[in-house]
Amino acid sequence: MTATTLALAKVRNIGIMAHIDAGKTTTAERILFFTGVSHRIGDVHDGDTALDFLKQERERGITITSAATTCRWAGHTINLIDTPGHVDFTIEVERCLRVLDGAVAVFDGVAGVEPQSETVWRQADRYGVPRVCFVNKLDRAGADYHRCVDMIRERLGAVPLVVQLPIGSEAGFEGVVDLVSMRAHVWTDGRHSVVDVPPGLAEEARRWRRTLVETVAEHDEDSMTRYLSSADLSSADLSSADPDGGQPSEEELHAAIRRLTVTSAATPVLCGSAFKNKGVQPLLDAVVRYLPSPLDVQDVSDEEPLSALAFKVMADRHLARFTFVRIYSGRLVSGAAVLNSVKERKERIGKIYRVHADKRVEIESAGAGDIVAVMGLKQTTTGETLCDPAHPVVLESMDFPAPVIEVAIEPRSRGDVEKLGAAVHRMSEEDPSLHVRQENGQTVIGGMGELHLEILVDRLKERFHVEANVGRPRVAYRETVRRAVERVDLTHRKQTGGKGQYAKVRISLEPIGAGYEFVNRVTGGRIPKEFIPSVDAGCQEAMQAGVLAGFEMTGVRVVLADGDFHPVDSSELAFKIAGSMAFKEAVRRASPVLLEPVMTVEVTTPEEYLGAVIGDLNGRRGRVEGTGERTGAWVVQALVPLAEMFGYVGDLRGMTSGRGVFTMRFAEHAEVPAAVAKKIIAEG
Ligand SMILES: Nc1nc2c(ncn2[C@@H]2O[C@H](COP(=O)(O)OP(=O)(O)OP(=O)(O)O)[C@@H](O)[C@H]2O)c(=O)[nH]1
Repeated sequence: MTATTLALAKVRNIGIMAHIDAGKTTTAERILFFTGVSHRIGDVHDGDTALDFLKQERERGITITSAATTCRWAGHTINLIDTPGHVDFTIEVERCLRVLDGAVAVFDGVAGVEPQSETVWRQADRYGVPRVCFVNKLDRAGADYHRCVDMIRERLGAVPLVVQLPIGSEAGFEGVVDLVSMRAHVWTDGRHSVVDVPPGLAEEARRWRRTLVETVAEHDEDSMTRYLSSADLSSADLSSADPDGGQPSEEELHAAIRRLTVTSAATPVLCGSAFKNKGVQPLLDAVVRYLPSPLDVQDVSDEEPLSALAFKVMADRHLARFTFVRIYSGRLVSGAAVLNSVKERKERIGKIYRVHADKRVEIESAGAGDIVAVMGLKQTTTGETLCDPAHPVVLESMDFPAPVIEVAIEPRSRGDVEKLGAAVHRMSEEDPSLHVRQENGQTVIGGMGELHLEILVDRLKERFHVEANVGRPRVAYRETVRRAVERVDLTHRKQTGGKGQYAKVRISLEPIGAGYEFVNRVTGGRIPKEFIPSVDAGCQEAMQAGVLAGFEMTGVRVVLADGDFHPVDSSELAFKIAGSMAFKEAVRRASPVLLEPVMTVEVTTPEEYLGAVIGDLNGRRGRVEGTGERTGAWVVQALVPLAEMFGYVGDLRGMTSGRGVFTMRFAEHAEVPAAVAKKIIAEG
């Protein structure tokens, strides 16, 4: 091992994922507190947390900004990446999951595995992120550790490794038994001590340790050959670990649990009460012991050329711009020139910081596997790669799904118009799933869901002080054309004393899959070169609000074939107007249609409600793509127009006596049936 790999073996890049209110913020805060970074314990109720610092996040009590915070535990460096909890922020969650090596999944010990915990869990499955589970809130009335473990097995289809048992319950919850060391951790008056297992729990603890060793042996080949062949596990007394007698030592058991965790073959389950400061230190031990280091995830070397992924751009309170990056290879050095290989632009690395909860520490450079904040990057946005200019590389970029819902914003004053422009520019850099367009003088912003939009609008008002009237959120329909049209001639002429306006264009238009293309076929200077981009700009402007109901257009190729100009009266503006008018006229003749976002909906329901669920989806213009059984429940997959999904949460609950859950994500744009389109256009 080189010095670098040795150091990297002691790095943990982790996130905390949880259902809203399970205690993610409290747990993160306690982690920062116990690692000595955060010097006092703020309570979420006071709105005084180390990680939630944006005002409206505090008000909502939910965490939506991901920041990386560095702390140290047991000789290891832990980079804690704050992940958002709400489904609407799926994109932010996925962005974080990409740069994590492991995660702590926090569950509410009373509520257990909630539908949304399942969503996030599946995302982590998709990105292959190893996890340890923390069953929180065991101090609360109704908390049930073992029920939660069962739900982790049954609902999430995971293999739980119960490595701790709670001591006491509800108000009498005192601490945990560590089943690997067979020692008890108790907290009295805020003091942590490690003591013998209470006699009343000894038998139960022995039983659970046996189960732990069995489960490990079942899934870990190394252990299976060692322990199963030589020991009768059902009768062995495993508390007296004896490596020669076929029983795993503490170290061997840790190593086996680590192997299973790192490969996601199993998931250690721990418990505690973050709020009451119980169980946090052993959780940190588990993070260090079981979760992977960057080395477990990929080969890394400082000697290779630089490659790094920007995964978050954010402004601090003084609006200084920070870009959070994960370095995949090479070294990131302050002052160095790097290439943004996605934009193909050079950038200069300014200061590099390690960010702690309460302070920033400037560092000269950072190596592969590390996560740091960089100042000075002007153009790099989320998802883009920074690399050595001599060795261009694009790390797999993230997909940003289309916005499915949008809202019109009308600034109150001229000053607000300018502020709005600057604010949405800034916000879309920080959040690429925010989409902006102009429709008849209004700014329309689109996002991933209602709550996402609500928070964007709040930010406009509170962070950027934009005064504006905000419309009702609506489905983000699109418009496109179905036929090609040739030779649409348009002359724009205006004579109002003085210099007039004159521009003539001939365009044709054809449907393409998606997006917009502009082709210039003008020859012989029939339109002077400098005016051609103006025609393009006019068409693009017209694309932003279609002729049917003002929705954004997609899937159009424009060919500028011919035109005419006047030596005095022609101008960029005249050609822009002509381009825009010709485009609209051409679209009217090209069989315009409305497109709607169609979602992939996955419903999980007990079998007895399966028929009702499918019938209902059909009634929502849905198309059932498949059904199957998964860990004791039925899963229905369907494609359903978003417009038909409003209120589905409540309807599904009613249909399934509260037992059905669903997830939804954007799948495609599809043509709206004529009868439905008619209504939308009439209302639009
Ligand atoms: N009794 C008890 N309450 C807890 C515990 N952990 C968190 N809470 C409370 O549960 C509520 C939610 O906790 P948070 O830490 O804000 O939960 P979160 O998961 O970060 O929630 P979001 O930020 O909304 O995603 C707060 O009122 C906490 O004080 C615990 O161990 N025991």
